[in-house]
Amino acid sequence: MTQDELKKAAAIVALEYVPEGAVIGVGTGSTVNHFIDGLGTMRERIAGAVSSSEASSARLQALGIPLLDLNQITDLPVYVDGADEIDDSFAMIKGGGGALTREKIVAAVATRFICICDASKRVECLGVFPLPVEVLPMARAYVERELTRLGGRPVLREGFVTDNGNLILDVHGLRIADPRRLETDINQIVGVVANGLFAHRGADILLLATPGGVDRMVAQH
Ligand SMILES: O=C[C@H](O)[C@H](O)[C@H](O)COP(=O)(O)O
Repeated sequence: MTQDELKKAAAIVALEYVPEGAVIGVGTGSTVNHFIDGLGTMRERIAGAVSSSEASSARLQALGIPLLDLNQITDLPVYVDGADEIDDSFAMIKGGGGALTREKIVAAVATRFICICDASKRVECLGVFPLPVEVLPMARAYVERELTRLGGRPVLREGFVTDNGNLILDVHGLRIADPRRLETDINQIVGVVANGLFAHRGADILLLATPGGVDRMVAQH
């Protein structure tokens, strides 16, 4: 199976977790695109979606799925999203597509975070994938210095602007022994909008696609 076929397999299983009549939180990326396509086939059975990016919004709209404003939502039972890395505690690195801030907001509101990915995303220790950090443009150089002080090597994502009009620094060389601590420490840097560590709000359910099938795992927190 190709990696894309594995992503699709995980996404199809996630459709089983979509409650009838509910608003669904939708993430961003190539894995979630398969999930959105699946949602399109059952659009009459959901109330609509809250999206984490302009790209996902466009795909949802093209399939006729109503887009709802997160500020109007009090009950978001499920958020489905991919990950760039996920560890045994279901802490993740996300933001390879630059959508981390809106993803974090929608995930914070949701009752259950369902992570869909192929087995290559499962790691023992987070940090081989460079950690994306969304930064206000005027704070870029200061935040770069502060991230270097934390032991990383920040690299500006050239030519990329987030949906919120900000920049992304991809931080290389971090071996993340304590994801919660690092998530908090980076959030303390003035000018950081959000960082791609999802440790305080990790996944609740992991649907991990392997060539042998999709493993369903529930977090122990
Ligand atoms: O900003 C992008 C998101 O965090 C994605 O969920 C993540 O990068 C995984 O993307 P993909 O499903 O394309 O591997």
